[in-house]
Amino acid sequence: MALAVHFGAGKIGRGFIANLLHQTGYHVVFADVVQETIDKLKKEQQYTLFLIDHNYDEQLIDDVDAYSTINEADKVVDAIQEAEVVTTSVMATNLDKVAPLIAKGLKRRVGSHKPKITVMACENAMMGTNILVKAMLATGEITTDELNEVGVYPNTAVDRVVFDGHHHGKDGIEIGDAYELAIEKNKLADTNTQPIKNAEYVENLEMYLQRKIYMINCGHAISAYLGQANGYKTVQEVLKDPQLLEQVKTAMMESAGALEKKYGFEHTTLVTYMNKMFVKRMTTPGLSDPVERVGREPIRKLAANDRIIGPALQCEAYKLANDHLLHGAAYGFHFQNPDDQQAVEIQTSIEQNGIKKTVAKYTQQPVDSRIVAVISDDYEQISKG
Ligand SMILES: NC(=O)C1=CN([C@@H]2O[C@H](COP(=O)(O)OP(=O)(O)OC[C@H]3O[C@@H](n4cnc5c(N)ncnc54)[C@H](O)[C@@H]3O)[C@@H](O)[C@H]2O)C=CC1
Ligand SMILES: O=P(O)(O)OC[C@H]1O[C@](O)(CO)[C@@H](O)[C@@H]1O
Repeated sequence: MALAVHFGAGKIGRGFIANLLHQTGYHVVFADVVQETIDKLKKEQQYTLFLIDHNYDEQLIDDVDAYSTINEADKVVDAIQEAEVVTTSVMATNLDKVAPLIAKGLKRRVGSHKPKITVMACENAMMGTNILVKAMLATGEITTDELNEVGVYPNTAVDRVVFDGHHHGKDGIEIGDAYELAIEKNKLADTNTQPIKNAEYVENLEMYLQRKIYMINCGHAISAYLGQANGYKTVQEVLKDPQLLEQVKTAMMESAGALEKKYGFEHTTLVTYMNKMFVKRMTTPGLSDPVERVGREPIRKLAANDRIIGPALQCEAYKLANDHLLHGAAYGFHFQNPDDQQAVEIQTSIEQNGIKKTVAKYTQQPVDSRIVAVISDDYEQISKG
């Protein structure tokens, strides 16, 4: 049976990517750092999904195995040597940590004349697989020529509602019906084949990736940042507040304006996309998603090409309004969570260097730029209450 190795047996790993790999017919081997997760998957060789849109009915995913990337690194490398597909869902910030093992596994294939392996980062990141490839090259383990000899590296866009859940006396992952896994078609070894079934193979991934990250993730992050400052605990509470919902939707439509200009999306298509894939999905009865989780890692989320500043810069380039995006960013600089290293780092930077230098540093914009001035002034206004 064909083999797939998936790094990150978390919510997206088990709830989405491995689920599709399993549907495609692969024996899925997870690689993760958490021993408890590994032990459970290894022992049971299966796991449970709960279908949110069908009264949390159970779905069993069998024929899986798991290895620890810490204690069983050799087994992970062996598996990559034999696999047809390697995927990751470990958070973009951890791609440099999984790169050495993936590079080792790929190196073993050099000269073997095996069919090319498909390697894909399935993360919330702009061109995540490119980030992984860069990280593999930085290890010095493998060269560009060797990478190209043994594999192909399509980028992806990943979207599905997934939560940890406990139903019918079991732990598992809750999943929504609606999903999007868009894969860069022109990077496949053979554009007539589909390494993962039930995914969408697209010519211009950037267009879909930006629509997803600059609208859905953008609205989600801004909901979290506005919500925390307004005393809400979950994104669902935030989206029930008509004033905040309007602010979030306006920010999303600012992003949409730039996407329409850049890629020619129809305005009505993007309005429907926002209402169906964001408002309706995120307010599904029963969902309760803490603002701390949704706003997690604000340094990543406030970076120049990510979900808030990315579209704000595109609006700037097209001379379109971006006030609500920048307002969301200002709230991002207020985001507090003592357990989130990145939130702590931003607050420390504000204390030590002031808001303007902090905004310039994390948005990667010149300190005298309009964007930095607007966010910083807005931040100060918010602080005054
Ligand atoms: N949760 C969601 O609704 C969505 C998440 N995403 C993206 O999917 C990715 C995964 O997110 P989640 O599944 O929510 O996170 P998660 O925290 O549930 O899962 C991440 C998994 O990666 C593992 N991991 C971390 N570092 C590792 C390493 N060095 N080696 C091996 N395993 C490692 C963790 O132990 C964990 O099991 C992220 O990039 C996220 O932005 C994308 C769309 C939706
Ligand atoms: O996973 P990230 O990039 O930290 O972003 C937070 C959230 O964004 C979404 O992918 C979609 O809005 C969530 O489901 C996800 O957990």
